[in-house]
Amino acid sequence: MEGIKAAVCQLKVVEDKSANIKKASEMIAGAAGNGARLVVLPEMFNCPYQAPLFPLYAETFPEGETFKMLSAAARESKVYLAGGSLPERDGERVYNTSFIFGPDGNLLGRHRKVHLFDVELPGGITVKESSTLGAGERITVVPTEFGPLGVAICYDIRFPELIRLMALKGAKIIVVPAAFNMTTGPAHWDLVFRMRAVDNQLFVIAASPARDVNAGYVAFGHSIMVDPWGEVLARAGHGEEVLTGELELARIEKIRRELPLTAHRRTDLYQLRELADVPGDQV
Ligand SMILES: O=C(O)CCC(=O)C(=O)O
Repeated sequence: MEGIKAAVCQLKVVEDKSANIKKASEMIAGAAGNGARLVVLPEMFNCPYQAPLFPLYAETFPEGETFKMLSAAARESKVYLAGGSLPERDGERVYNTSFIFGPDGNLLGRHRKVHLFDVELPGGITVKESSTLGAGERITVVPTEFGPLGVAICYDIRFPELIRLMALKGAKIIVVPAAFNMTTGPAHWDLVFRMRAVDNQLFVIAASPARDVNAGYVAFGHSIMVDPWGEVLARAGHGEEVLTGELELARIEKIRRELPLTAHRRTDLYQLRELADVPGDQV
């Protein structure tokens, strides 16, 4: 397996949905122009991160303008595109969903955020995603030419079992559209993404929106790419930027050979298993 160039489009999300879509499209083209073959967008990149707004910005697949842009951008730029996340309407329900497209513009899979972020944090940050969102029911790993790609959304990364199950399904790279805040970002952002990479000996790419101190929810920024040894390959600042990094995929096998964590698990003492699939939220 060769190395691949990956990019994160750390865009500043504004209230104007069309402006967000346009900006994302421009940044994807710019990333591809720089040689990226995998491009990742942030959580809720077309909608300010505020639970009451999600139903107002929600789109139904495949008619929505955001899906159309994502598919066209992947096709025109010939990239694998982890299209961040956006509010997706399915009947009465709205989900925080990531759509993943291949270089031909076809949908490879979608991940509906499994762990909803309902918290009251120090610093006065209160979020209740479940007030407007439903939870996904699936573990998402999609095929790509450089190996299986796991998809988690933000708070999902805090649940090591989910990421381990993706690794056991063969994931080589985990992409995480995310939007930590100014309380949990400084405390945990680098730590959790590095730790999931170390636990599972794979690459982790986390994509944040740029920080906007005037927004109702202030995103931390600092999109990050981590290698299977836990080293930070690339880390953005907090402003708008395209972050790029080279993923040397051969490092996965080398590190797993030298430090065989999977083989050393005591599955006679403990076991992790995926429960039966609940139909409904895959492609
Ligand atoms: O886990 C965190 O600290 C932040 C999670 C979050 O903002 C989200 O899930 O949208």
